[in-house]
Amino acid sequence: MTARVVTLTANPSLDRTLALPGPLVRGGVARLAPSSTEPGGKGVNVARAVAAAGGDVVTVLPAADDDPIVRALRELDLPMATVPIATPVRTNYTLAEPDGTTTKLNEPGAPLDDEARGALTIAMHQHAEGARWVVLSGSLPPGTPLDWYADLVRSLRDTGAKIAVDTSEAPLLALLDAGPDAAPDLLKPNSEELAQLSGVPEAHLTANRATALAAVDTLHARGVAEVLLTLGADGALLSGAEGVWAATPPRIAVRSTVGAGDCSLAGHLLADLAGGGPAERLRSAVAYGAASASLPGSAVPSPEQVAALDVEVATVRTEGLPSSTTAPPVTWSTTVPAAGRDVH
Ligand SMILES: O=P(O)(O)OC[C@@]1(O)O[C@H](CO)[C@@H](O)[C@@H]1O
Repeated sequence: MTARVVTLTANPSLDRTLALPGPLVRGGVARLAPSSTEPGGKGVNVARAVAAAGGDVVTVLPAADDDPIVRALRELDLPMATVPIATPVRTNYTLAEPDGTTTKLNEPGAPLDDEARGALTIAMHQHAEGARWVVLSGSLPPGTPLDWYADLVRSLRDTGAKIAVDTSEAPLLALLDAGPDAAPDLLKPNSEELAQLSGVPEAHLTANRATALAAVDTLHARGVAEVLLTLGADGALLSGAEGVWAATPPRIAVRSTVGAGDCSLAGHLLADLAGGGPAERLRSAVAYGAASASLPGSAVPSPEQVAALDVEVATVRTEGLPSSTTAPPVTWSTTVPAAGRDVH
């Protein structure tokens, strides 16, 4: 087995960041500073962060050879495997306000037909053979069956690679409903996604750690081995067979939270590739996420920018996972939620 990471971005994007001169005024006219465009989509961002740290990575995506995203990825020298499609890759917009508030406007994306989906599945199998990690990230494009991620998790098991998933809404619910044989080794929800999965309001999850951990335990009960719950300005939790750890992020000036969750996932994988235990994986995840949030647009941090940040990690518990019958009930909190969360 090599230390390779293979990412799939079924719905890639060109991320266009529009830097607003002040707070967004609905119905007004904003005079923008010059805008920037970067190749994006969650799996592409994970791959860019792994590559920036010198990791062995391949990113798999649907895009025509002359699509601007392919040209941009070539310029970055990012190893990639593309499946040609007729429709151009979507453009997603970020409205970036000077105080770091980001508003995302995501297009639906280029439809993926059965043939393209089949070709992506084959490409994933080819590259995942012998790899350490496979990452399935982001939304599914129009025309994709919602249970495709579940199918991929089941079939990619044969490659021997560990499987991480970061998605939201219907594809996330379909994955967790597909049964324990489709459960990934690592799931990276944020508080909004954990709320979608657990039915517990997001404000309760961010306000009370016991509530968040009870909701995380319901994911373990459905077969997910390790959960990296990112909570934006409130840090992150890592929960798995060895126990639960909580991290407090460093103080940073937030410039853009776009891609911070992807960089957190990359930080976890990089620490795992280096042989790090759970506390170190969480520390690296939070440092990568914070470093990314301190950069504009969906820029990924260098290892030096990450190393400059201090992250506190505390052990919450060291016993193993609860079984489906012993998962604790969700407890409700009336505490006011803490501000800040990571945005996709
Ligand atoms: O529409 P999706 O697939 O859910 O998310 C896509 C996206 O918002 O995610 C990345 C940030 O995490 C961006 O590069 C990209 O624009």
